[in-house]
Amino acid sequence: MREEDLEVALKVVIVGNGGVGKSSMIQRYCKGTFTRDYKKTIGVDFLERQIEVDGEEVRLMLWDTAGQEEFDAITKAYYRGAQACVLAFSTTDRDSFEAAHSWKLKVENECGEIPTVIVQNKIDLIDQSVVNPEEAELLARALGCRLVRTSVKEDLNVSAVFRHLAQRCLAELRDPREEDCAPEDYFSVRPPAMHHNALSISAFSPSHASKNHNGTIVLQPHKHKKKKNVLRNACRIL
Ligand SMILES: Nc1nc2c(ncn2[C@@H]2O[C@H](COP(=O)(O)OP(=O)(O)OP(=O)(O)O)[C@@H](O)[C@H]2O)c(=O)[nH]1
Repeated sequence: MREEDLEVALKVVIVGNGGVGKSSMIQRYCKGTFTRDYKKTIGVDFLERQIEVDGEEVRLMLWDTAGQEEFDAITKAYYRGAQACVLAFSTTDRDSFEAAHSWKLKVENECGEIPTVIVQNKIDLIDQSVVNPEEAELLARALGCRLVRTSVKEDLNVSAVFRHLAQRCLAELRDPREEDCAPEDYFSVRPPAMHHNALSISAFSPSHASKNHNGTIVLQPHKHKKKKNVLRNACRIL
């Protein structure tokens, strides 16, 4: 297989307290469905979706992790090798908002700093909100992440979360020094660190290849080619 035939696959972990809407979010994004039933996730679950970002095919592998602490030992093993993270809390659950810091640390311990979006879900229940808008913005600023307010129920902003992460990761692959400086991005975002010892191959032509200090092979994009699937760094879970 030639390098120009490769395609990007990104592993994304979804974390946050139980009941904030993590499973609902990936069901909505990957299957277009929503249910009012609450079935707590036992351990981890997995769904995927392919999207096109800036002319590149990107396969998003979404790992839904259990929010309950009793599953921490299991779920953290699945964080390994993740290249991006969705950290969710609920508009109607104060504890989930206050736990955001510790979720960020748990992921950081396994993955280093990876592109992360803070999601305030259930924004359709804003009249029952227990988190004021300034607090949420301060949290995102403190964690160095973008804040996106979503309603999985109403299908509001869900796609934007994953598209933003895919764009961040692609930008990193093209230029590892590149920071997220989109004009609409209000919050500063620190450059992500790749998983230690992980060799990542991006979906680009071999004409301008370079190897960065993380061992990542970074190649320039090659347009107009049909690409085949390659899992970037995604099957390294133990
Ligand atoms: N009103 C409203 N309810 C939502 C929304 N998203 C999810 N829910 C509901 O919230 C409940 C919990 O959703 P889940 O997706 O199971 O939550 P989870 O974070 O995966 O929970 P764990 O598996 O325990 O970690 C379900 O009853 C959903 O229907 C939303 O945007 N608005």
